[in-house]
Amino acid sequence: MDITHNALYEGPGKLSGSMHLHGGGHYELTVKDHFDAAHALPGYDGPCQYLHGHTWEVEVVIAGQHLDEVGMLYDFKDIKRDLHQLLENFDHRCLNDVAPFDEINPTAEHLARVMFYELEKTLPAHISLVELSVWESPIAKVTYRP
Ligand SMILES: Nc1nc2c(c(=O)[nH]1)N=C([C@H](O)[C@H](O)COP(=O)(O)OP(=O)(O)OP(=O)(O)O)CN2
Repeated sequence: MDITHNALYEGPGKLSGSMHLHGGGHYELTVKDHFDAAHALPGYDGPCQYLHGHTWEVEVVIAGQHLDEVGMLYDFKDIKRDLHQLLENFDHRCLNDVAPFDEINPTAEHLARVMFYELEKTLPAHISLVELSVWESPIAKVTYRP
């Protein structure tokens, strides 16, 4: 990028303009956590119908437009805490025993959607939850986005 062609550039050390304060865009923050849990997928034609375990990685993207007086959209510390508290409900459990997965199969898809709406409840009104991804293994993930 050639910043000398940027309308904001007024010479060395002289970047200026309201875009530096507002910009008009939005910010996305991403955090990740994990939990260990077993599950079985009744009805699945393969070994996953039997009880087995995964280290599940969960990645969330939140977004918003307005920064606080410190210059943050939302403190990483807060979204990490909220995600961690959510995942504690599932950690070292058999997912098939944890509601609502006692009634629906604990596939990565169902997990991603259920977790999305649970996490969304913890966010303030000016922050939106964009997507939540569940990695069942380092090479397989599902992303839920409303
Ligand atoms: N779309 C989905 N596909 C599968 C899900 C799922 O939740 N959503 N789940 C499974 C099973 O949980 C299975 O444990 C994972 O299967 P797989 O990806 O095949 O993982 P493996 O480690 O057993 O695979 P390798 O063959 O060792 O690579 C299946 N599919």
